[in-house]
Amino acid sequence: MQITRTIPELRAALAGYLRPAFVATMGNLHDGHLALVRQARALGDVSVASIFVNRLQFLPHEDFATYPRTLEADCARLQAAGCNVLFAPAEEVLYPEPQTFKVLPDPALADILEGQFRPGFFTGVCTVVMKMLSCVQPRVAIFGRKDYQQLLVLRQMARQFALPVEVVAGETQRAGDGLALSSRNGYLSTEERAEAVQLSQTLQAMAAAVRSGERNLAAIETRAMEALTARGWKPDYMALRRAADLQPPKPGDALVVLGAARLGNTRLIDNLEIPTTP
Ligand SMILES: Nc1ncnc2c1ncn2[C@@H]1O[C@H](COP(=O)(O)OP(=O)(O)OP(=O)(O)O)[C@@H](O)[C@H]1O
Ligand SMILES: CC(C)(CO)[C@@H](O)C(=O)[O-]
Ligand code: BAL
Repeated sequence: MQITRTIPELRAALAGYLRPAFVATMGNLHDGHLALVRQARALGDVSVASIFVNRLQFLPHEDFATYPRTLEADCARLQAAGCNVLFAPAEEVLYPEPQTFKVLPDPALADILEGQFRPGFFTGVCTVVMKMLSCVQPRVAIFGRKDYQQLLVLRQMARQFALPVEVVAGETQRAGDGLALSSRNGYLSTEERAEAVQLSQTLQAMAAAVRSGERNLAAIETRAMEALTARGWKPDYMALRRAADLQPPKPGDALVVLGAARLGNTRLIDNLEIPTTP
């Protein structure tokens, strides 16, 4: 694996390839990231991963400063997964001057759910991903379904800007008990880690209620919020939405159930797609 730190080094490493496949990450890599890298290997003639903790997508009170930076271990894991090129720029390389040009996503998609609780988050994500795509110039970019809303926002960005890249979804990788793998799981204490499975279990219960024919979606959402709150969580949202655009669903729409909740100081997100409604 070639490790590149600057845009010219990256471009030189990719010269001659016709179909780079790209995975953007913030590092502290786990098997969810590595599954995306393996997908990239299968989809491209060269696989490229980036590691960059993007200041623009963090609010002032969030964990930008303490986000785990584990470059050495990440390189070993990427190498073992067969990644060909890593782009790991310093902040001065990606943002040599203040990034005053921004990519503003569609508020109908980006100001709800995650965007409501993390204002400006998707502007930060779109801006850095646009810049990464400009640096890497991949033909394929793979984003995880675990960050479902992010996937939809980035797909819309690629489509509306006619970017010459295919956005591909990677399946959510889970621990044995069902907890979605996430870098932030590392913040959990032993007791919190045991409790954390309740997020995916609550999403499962919401999906089961829909599948069993319950039609009062607001009541399902309220029950889920109350159940998590009773166990000591602070949920931001537990929401049943139309899978295509995260708007309130109409009968027959494919659904997705999305949740974000804080357990102690750790904020976790997860979702489950419900392909058809009875
Ligand atoms: N469990 C997972 N399964 C599949 N893809 C994942 C998983 N977790 C993260 N990803 C994807 O990996 C890419 C990089 O995500 P990121 O580096 O933020 O990891 P993360 O584990 O989601 O971190 P955080 O805990 O900070 O949200 C994104 O496309 C994200 O959707
Ligand atoms: C896509 C991304 C790498 C942009 O910083 C980030 O939002 C993430 O890790 O999901
Ligand atoms: N996994 C999405 C990146 C973030 O939470 O900042």
